[in-house]
Amino acid sequence: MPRLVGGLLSALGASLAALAIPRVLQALVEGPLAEGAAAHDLGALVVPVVLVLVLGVAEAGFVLLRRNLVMYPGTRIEAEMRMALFRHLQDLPVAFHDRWPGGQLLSRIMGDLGLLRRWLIFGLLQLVVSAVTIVVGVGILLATAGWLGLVYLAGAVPVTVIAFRFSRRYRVIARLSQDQSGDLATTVEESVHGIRVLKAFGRGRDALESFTGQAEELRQTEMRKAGNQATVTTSLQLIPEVTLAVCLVLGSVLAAQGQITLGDLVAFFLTAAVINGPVIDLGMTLSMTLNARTAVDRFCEVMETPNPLPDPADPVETGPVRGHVRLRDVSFRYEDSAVPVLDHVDLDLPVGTTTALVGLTGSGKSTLAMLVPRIFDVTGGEVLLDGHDVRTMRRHDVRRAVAVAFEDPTLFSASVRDNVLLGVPEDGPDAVPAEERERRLHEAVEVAQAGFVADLPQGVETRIGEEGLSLSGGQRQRLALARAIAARPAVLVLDDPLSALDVATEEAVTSRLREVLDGTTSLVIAHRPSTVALADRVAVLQDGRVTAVGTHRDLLATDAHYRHVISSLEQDWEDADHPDAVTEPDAEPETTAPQAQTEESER
Ligand SMILES: Nc1ncnc2c1ncn2[C@@H]1O[C@H](COP(=O)(O)OP(=O)(O)OP(=O)(O)O)[C@@H](O)[C@H]1O
Repeated sequence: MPRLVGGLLSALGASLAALAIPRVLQALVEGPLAEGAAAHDLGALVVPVVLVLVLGVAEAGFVLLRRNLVMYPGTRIEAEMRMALFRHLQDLPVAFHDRWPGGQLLSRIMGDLGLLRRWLIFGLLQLVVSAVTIVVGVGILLATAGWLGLVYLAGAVPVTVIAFRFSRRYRVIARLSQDQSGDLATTVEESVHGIRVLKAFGRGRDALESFTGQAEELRQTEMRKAGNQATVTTSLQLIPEVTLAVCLVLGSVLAAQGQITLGDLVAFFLTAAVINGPVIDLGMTLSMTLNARTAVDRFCEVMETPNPLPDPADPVETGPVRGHVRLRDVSFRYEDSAVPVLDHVDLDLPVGTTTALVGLTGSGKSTLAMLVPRIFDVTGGEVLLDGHDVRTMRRHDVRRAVAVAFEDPTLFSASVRDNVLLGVPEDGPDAVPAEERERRLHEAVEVAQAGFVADLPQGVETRIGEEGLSLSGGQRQRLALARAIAARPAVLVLDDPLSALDVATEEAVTSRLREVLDGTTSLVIAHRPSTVALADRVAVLQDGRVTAVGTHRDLLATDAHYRHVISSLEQDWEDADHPDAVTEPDAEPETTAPQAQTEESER
């Protein structure tokens, strides 16, 4: 802030120095120049000439100082706003990101904040300097030659009207242009993200055409922007120059009549020339200001979006979480949907058990799974973790206790190590020592059967490309699973994270998981019979409710809907040409009974 104020003062200093020069010249014309010329006394010119030189150097010095002073706060404000926006985006729930296109957020965080920085560094000071130069300058004009000053001032009327109209029009176009930039960024992001699909379906040309259409729209808007700016700049250039010409005629007449001295006339025109600069630049200054204002509006739209999943004011301190999950009378409806996906669901996941969640496609399995780590909040009932409603706990505590691996794994463009250890803090109050991190990394890779990382060029240090696209689907899934394992959660939610693995690897992963995650409560969404057969117990989701919970064998014997779901899973699996599918799911899982496990882990 002091630097910004310093910058403003330097800018004012520069404009006052510029305005002082005509006054010295006036004194020069009226004094030493007139008298000295007569007396051939060149020595009398020294003081005013040196003064003009000093003022000129001071003006340049102030301009330089202004630039240096505002550069730091300008870039700092931009960086801080960018960080605040990113922090807020991280904090906002998934529902927000489902609604907002990525490109719109990208254009806000990059393009808009860049516009704001440029305004802070140039536009803001330009605005202040222009205002001060114009007000002080016009005051000097009025004091120097009253009537002439008023004539010059009359030019302010059309200037104000033009500037006002321009602002109204330009504001709309600036908003349109910034929104269109966001849409364009979204298209680029989607096309790059979906490049494989576009290529596979030969839709590259269509994507290009759609992109070209949008780019053309943006170009048209930019043309309109530039056109408006050119019109206003021309008008703003014309008005003060016409006014100056009128003043020149009037001033010459007044000087001829002896109503005004030559020195006054020189000072008047030199001052008017100083004022003309900011008036002519007004169009550019205004457009820069309006672009920045639109950028701030777009920034605030995101920043002012409240987080509907806030941390409680007085969160419960749970201590180490054991992992008993209970859904009590849970209902859930998506914001933009009329019907609830989950309708009075009751489900108990005792500590240390593995429960497979089974249901027809679209029955709400993934939705239910996302309620446990509070990715969404229930719209009715409650999700309890060790008896505490998750809404009464800090989100950070819930998510430290519950790890999730999704079917569609998201990896980051970082090393295998960083991806796997994402949920293992390196610093902060929960920091895990380096040795332990290393141990977890190797264990997680081994359990997830991700031994392929050893064959990567730099092993676990290999940087995997953007979103891990340099890996196969099954390799990505195994790394995402390793990540969930390395976090050592009390509750592990697996949203069909092994779907891309062959049955043998899935079995190997699952049996190692059991050993390593002894005592961990697992909820596994199952899309194939082999996954179901590996769980302790199965919960059946039907019409938004959990209609049955039991062992695979019991449910096969007693529950008609379960038999229907299992046979459709088998059918899908066979249709997908998986010859090694488990078609006879009658093997009893090689696990202890859920009750026994619960007792074991609770002791
Ligand atoms: N973000 C969302 N906004 C609105 N509706 C959604 C959203 N996500 C899912 N749904 C709807 O909720 C219902 C349940 O979806 P969900 O993904 O939970 O089902 P699922 O049982 O996991 O399905 P599948 O087995 O096919 O993965 C579906 O009708 C789906 O259209």
